[in-house]
This record gives sequence, structure tokens and C-alpha cells, in this order.
Amino acid sequence: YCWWKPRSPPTYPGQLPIIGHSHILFKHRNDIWVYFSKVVEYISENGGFFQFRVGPHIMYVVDDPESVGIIANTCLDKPYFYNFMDDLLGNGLITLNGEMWKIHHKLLNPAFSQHVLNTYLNEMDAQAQNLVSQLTTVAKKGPVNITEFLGQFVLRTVCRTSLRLEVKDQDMIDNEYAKAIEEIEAIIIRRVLNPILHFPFLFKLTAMYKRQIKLSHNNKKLMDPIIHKRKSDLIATKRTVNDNDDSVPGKFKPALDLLLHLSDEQYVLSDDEIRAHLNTFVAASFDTTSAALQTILLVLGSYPEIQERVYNEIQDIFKNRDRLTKHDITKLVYLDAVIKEVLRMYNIVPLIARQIDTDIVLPKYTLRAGSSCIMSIYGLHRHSSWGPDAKQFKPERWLNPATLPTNPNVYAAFGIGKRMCIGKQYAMLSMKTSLVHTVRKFHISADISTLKWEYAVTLKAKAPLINLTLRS
Ligand code: HEM
Repeated sequence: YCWWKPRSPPTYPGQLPIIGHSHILFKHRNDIWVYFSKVVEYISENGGFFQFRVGPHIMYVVDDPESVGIIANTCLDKPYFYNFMDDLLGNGLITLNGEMWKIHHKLLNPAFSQHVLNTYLNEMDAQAQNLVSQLTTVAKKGPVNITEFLGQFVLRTVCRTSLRLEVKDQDMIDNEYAKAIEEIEAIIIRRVLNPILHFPFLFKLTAMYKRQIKLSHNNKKLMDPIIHKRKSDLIATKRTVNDNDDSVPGKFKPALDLLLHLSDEQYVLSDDEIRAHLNTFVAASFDTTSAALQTILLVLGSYPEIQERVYNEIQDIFKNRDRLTKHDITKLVYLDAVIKEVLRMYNIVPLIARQIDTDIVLPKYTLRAGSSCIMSIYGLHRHSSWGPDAKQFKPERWLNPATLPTNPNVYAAFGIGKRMCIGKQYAMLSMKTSLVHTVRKFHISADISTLKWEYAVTLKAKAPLINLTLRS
């Protein structure tokens, strides 16, 4: 019996009767990243599998690469706590489940194809130059927090590319939207860490709920004029959604045009669904890309020799040219390695989760249907298969593919399996474009080792100060 009985992963220390580990989450609600990082390190050092209990609900935390691959491709649905984002994201791709996710994912995928991305390059380039001009105004004023500049760059880029807004409308999604996203994320994390508030009827009694509703409502409302604007722009220029000449013909259209096309011509999307998808794209790209850019600049500022190597690569490619082409992008091999290594070591999204729908039998353990599984990207990125220097920041490791781990699941900066990030290539392109211009213009200095980190869906440095000096 003992031989064939399904084995469950060991229970993480500290479990109490009835409430399980809830008391620990609550106790660490103000320093949650300090606590989570210790937990995920402990899990890595003790076999890569543990189970937690939040009341009666079982949550597994896993960083074993083989198992993570199986789970991510077998279980496509997100667990109940992803629904805490519903007010913000509606039924967008991040929170959709089941057949609906499959259908919408297939419909929306063409909006992020290489054909469409190629049409964005000039605009990304222009926005990056604009970012650099703005940074120039604060460059001489000592250490500066550039979070808002980066946030504005990302939002304007999304407005001008995926939403196809004209220059005069590029600030329709503004700083207020960005601040609302940050506040809603803080509320979501506070709710996750207070298991009593997992019950919707109790959460609805709180002031946090009212605030979340208000902020989400304001953000959703912002999308309506944008959708109407684009519709009327398309009509005013006597183009139909079908043959808008500066986008790519056929099914490869920027996100908003594709959504309008699917709604107007194929009758497959409702207004609510269009709004939810747009909101998801804007929120997902704003939060992650601006956090990633900020961390990359902090890292470049802390490793001057790596910054100089990036600078030299850029100068060799561009000589005296100002504008980027798609061929330049493929030549930025070292910059690509630096970005990948920053996303490996300083996880922007350190944890993702799936709902376990049916029992999953893994080589060592069986995961029970009805539970959730948290996949530790933080742990995967430090897995022993990265070698003895797994915990060191070494962009060079990406230059020789032969030295990289053979199991691709150990790198999951953009998620894993079928529900991987739809905006990965878009994010890489906009990060490269902005970094090329920033590194060309400024010497960056910072000290990432002294910073504290804040976890609210994404992981960001608190009060990140950077010194920018104009290069001669
Ligand atoms: C550096 C930038 C980015 C990082 C690190 C990042 C990371 C991730 C990760 C880890 C996931 C998986 C989440 C999960 O499994 O629960 C994800 C999913 C997603 N990301 Fe990104 N992302 C980035 C940029 C973007 C951009 C620019 C967009 C714009 C559209 C975007 C849209 C999405 C969407 C819609 C999903 C859900 C995909 C699905 O479930 O089908 N992301 N992203």
C-alpha cells in the first residue's frame, strides 16, 4: 500500500490546525518579499516541492524544472486568487480560463506577430528619443527617480502602437492611470496576504474594495473614448478597419484594430470584451516593462564595465546614425544578453500559478485536483543547472548557448508553457529601443545592492535613484 499510495509533497514548517499557514502570510504582510524570498530559497534547497495550506485550500510551491513544465502545459487555468484582478482586468487574457481563453488567445495572437512589431519600430524609436530628451532635463540635477519617465514612455508607446492613437492623443492614458494600477496592485497583494479577505463577501465590506472598484472603474472608463476615437479616425480617413494602409494587411493588425475588426466584421467580441483585452494589454505592458527597464538601468549603473560594453556595441552598430532599423536590433547581441540576465536575476514576475483540475502524477509526488500550484520562477532562475555561478550576474552566459541549461523551463521570465506572455517580443523590442538611446546619451550610475524590493504582482526596487550624466 505504501508503495503505490500517491505521495504528497512535504508540508512547509509552521502549519497550524484549521488556518494552516495563513497566520504566516498575515504576519509578513509588511515585508512580504523578504519572507517569500526566504521561502523559495528554502524550497530550492530542500527538494523543490512543498505544500502550504491557506485554510482548507492546498497550495503547492514548485521549482523542479521537469515538474513545472508538466504542470504549466497540463493545467491552463489560473487559480481563484487571479480573480482578485477581475475588477481591474475583466475577462482579459491574463484572467480568462477554459475554452474562452483558447479562442481569444488564438484570435489575438496575430496582433503580436513579428509583421506587426516591425511596423512599430519607428514609433518606438521616436518615443525612445523623446524619453532621452526628457531625461536630459533632469540629468544634471543629482540622483533622480526615473520611474515616472519610464512609465510615461511605456504608456505613450502603447498608445501609439497597439492603440494606434495619433500624437495629439498619445497622453489619453496618463499618469493617473499608472498610479491607479499601482494602488490596485497593492490592494490585490494585501488581499492575498489576508486569507479572511479571500472570501468575496468579506472583502466587499472593506474600504479597500470600494477604493479598488473606484480606481478600476476610472481606468475602464478611459478605454471608451479611445475605442470611439480609433473607430472615428478610421472612418474619417475613409479607411475601413480592413484596409488601414499603415498597418499590415490581412489578419495581422495592431491590437485595437484587430479587436475592432473582430467585433465589426466577424461579430465575435462584445464591447466589454474589447475593453477587457485593451485594459489587460495596457496594464500588463505598463507594469512589467517599466519595472524591467528601471531594473536594467539600475544594474547598468551598478556594473560600469558591463555598461561600457553595451555602449561600445551600440556605437559599433550605429556609428553616427540616429534611427534604428530592424537589422540593428538583431545585431545587439550583448544588450540582448544583459536584458535576459537582468530578467533572470532580478525577477520582474517571480511567481506564477495554475489551478490543478485533475490529479497530476509527477515522478516524485501527486498533486491533488482542486488545489493550486505556485511555480517559483525565482527558484527556476537559480536552479543548479545554471551551474555553480547560478546566483551571479553574468550576461556572458547567454553568449554561448552551449553553456546554457539544456532544460528550457529553467528560464521563465515571460512565463512558461502555453500561457506564456503574449507581449514578450513587443516588450523586448521596446526595451532594446529605449536602452539604445539612453545608454548612448548618458553615463548611468547607481547602487543596486543597497535597494530594498517591493512585491506587488511585479517585483520593483523601492525609491530607485539613478545618476545620469551626459556623455561627451
Ligand atoms: C518585461 C516585460 C514583461 C514581462 C516580464 C512579462 C511577464 C509575463 C509573465 C511571467 C506572464 C505569465 C503570467 C502567468 O502565467 O500567470 C505574462 C503573461 C501575459 N503578458 Fe506579459 N510580460 C511583459 C510584457 C508584456 C507586454 C508588453 C504585454 C502586452 C500585451 C504583456 C501581456 C501579457 C498577457 C496578455 C499575458 C497573459 C497571457 C495568457 O495567459 O494568455 N506582457 N507576462
